[in-house]
Amino acid sequence: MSLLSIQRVTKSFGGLVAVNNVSFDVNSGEIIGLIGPNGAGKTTVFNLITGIYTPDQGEIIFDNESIVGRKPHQIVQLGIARTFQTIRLFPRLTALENVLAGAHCRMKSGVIAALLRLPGQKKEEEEKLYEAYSLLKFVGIADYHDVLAGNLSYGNQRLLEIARALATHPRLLILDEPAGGMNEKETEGLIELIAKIRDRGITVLLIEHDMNVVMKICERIVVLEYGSKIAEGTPEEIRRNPKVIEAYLGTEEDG
Ligand SMILES: Nc1ncnc2c1ncn2[C@@H]1O[C@H](COP(=O)(O)OP(=O)(O)OP(=O)(O)O)[C@@H](O)[C@H]1O
Repeated sequence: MSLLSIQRVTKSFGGLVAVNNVSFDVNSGEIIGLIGPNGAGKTTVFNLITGIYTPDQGEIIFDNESIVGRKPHQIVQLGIARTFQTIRLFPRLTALENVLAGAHCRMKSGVIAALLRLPGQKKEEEEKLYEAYSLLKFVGIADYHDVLAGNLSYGNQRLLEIARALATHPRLLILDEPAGGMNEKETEGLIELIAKIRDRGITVLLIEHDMNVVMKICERIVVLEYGSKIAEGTPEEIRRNPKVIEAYLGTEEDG
């Protein structure tokens, strides 16, 4: 069943068509990869899904509803959370506080209740604290709950970003290069974590340059080149696809 449907989406910046008439579906419960050489349009697709950009043309359907024109915070509330290619944590807040910041959008009590410290508010805060700690444990960094985010290792900052995104209770989690800057051992741990996230019933869409990660974890892969979709299929199909091989070899020769 399609959870997210990208339908003939186009986005240009000036004369540059960053995403050109791209369509693909993300099915409920799957782990799907979006790959392609540098500048292919992958991050722009993520920014279109998460409401940072609005498509010039096309439709984006989440859970049978159009999300085009919604603000990023509304899209989070609908159940789409993301991490960023360049880490965006609050470096002067602790790991736990960063996760609580993610949970905030789900809190029922309003600002007035918070100021007055009403009983309902206190209970909700305690529950959120417990949940935030559980999420740190889930991603494997509970021992660092009171360490400032800016002092965590790069790999642990990436895990913290995932915990913060999970705190918004997403149905779809979008990961932009989660293995970026991770060593081999951390990357292995990340692969296991992504599988565990899916086992919680959360659908995962990821951009990743590390082909080892993509091929190991994704059930399906969509390939972009110069803004257009050039292939879609299982890891095995993608590995053997002549267009994909050419796109990547071309980049290596250029680079
Ligand atoms: N805000 C913007 N203004 C102008 N051009 C942009 C903007 N965002 C992206 N682009 C351009 O759109 C194209 C696609 O960029 P995008 O970041 O989506 O590619 P990508 O596949 O994510 O690349 P990478 O793998 O290097 O992150 C690039 O040529 C980029 O320079």
